Amino acid sequence: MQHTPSKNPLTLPSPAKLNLMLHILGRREDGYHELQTLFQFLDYGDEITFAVREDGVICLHTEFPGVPHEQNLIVKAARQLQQQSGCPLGIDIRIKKILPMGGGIGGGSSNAATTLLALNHLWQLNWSDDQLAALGLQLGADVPVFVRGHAAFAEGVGEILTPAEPEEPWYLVLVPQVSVSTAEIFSDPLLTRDSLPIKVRPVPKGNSRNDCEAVVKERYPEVRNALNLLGKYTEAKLTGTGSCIFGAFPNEADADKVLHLLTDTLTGFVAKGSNVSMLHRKLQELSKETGTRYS
Ligand SMILES: C[C@](O)(CO)[C@H](O)COP(=O)(O)OP(=O)(O)OC[C@H]1O[C@@H](n2ccc(N)nc2=O)[C@H](O)[C@@H]1O
Ligand SMILES: Nc1ncnc2c1ncn2[C@@H]1O[C@H](COP(=O)(O)OP(=O)(O)OP(=O)(O)O)[C@@H](O)[C@H]1O
Repeated sequence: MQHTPSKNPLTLPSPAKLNLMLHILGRREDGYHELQTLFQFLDYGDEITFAVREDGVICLHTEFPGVPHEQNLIVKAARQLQQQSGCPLGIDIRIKKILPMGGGIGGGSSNAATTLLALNHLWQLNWSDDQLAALGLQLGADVPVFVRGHAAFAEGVGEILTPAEPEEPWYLVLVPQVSVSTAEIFSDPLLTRDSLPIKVRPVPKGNSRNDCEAVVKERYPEVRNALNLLGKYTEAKLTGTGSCIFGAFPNEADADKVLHLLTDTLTGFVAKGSNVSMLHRKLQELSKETGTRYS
């Protein structure tokens, strides 16, 4: 349905993800790694507010310590979409940032995907999810799964996605106070790069290891410590290339109890796992309310 661009700001969630397992199968000529990983979203994340500008300027109003605006994935996503679509409109962007950076929970990639979906709507571009996911992949390997918004088994460098339906427990996520560079972990000579591909779907139980864990534990004592502490209560795993550690619990109260036992020494949060991202649930709600297609 056609309508004039909204002058009202649009606020959308930008959720975190977990890698429930991550196997590294090999390294490609371009240095990127072939993976098999299972993505699930958390009902926990940032909130981004967008307001259309008529003058074509893309302006991020929130400062990110250590990240110049031109390198921010939000600005990069907006600029790429503006250039590739030829859209004359601009955007004012503000973000309430709660996701840790370099935590392996995909904050930057999620911010980029939320930006692509918001601008596709506000600028009335009518791009398909396939087009947005392809643009997203140029920004980062994890962007496409956030664009599509469904839990998925991922292959290739993370861009070949098959929707998945893992259980949706509550998670306790511990956030060690270190930022891990994904590139640094993938370039470590000691990284396991020869896992055998899993051919059975859905992935059989017993394949939940993360091949990055050994290298990250070796380099970051804070991560090792968090794994040991959470491991006293439940199976504790690394997400992505870290630094965050997570464990599953049958309900919120049990996860909260362990969080409180650990908060003397560590920070963390409790959130529900979700197979449909809260961004896409919000977009579906808006579509129903307004009769306009949001995604
Ligand atoms: C490890 C994961 O977090 C799993 O979800 C992701 O695959 C990483 O995704 P991302 O943060 O979006 O990563 P990118 O920004 O695309 O890549 C950062 C760096 O990680 C390395 N990298 C990333 C993904 C991949 N499949 N192989 C790699 O070797 C590359 O050196 C790259 O320069
Ligand atoms: N909008 C953004 N939010 C967070 N980080 C950003 C953003 N834009 C650029 N970055 C840069 O990207 C780096 C990685 O950020 P991100 O939060 O995505 O890490 P991550 O959770 O480890 O992600 P992944 O699991 O996808 O590797 C940051 O250290 C920062 O320099």
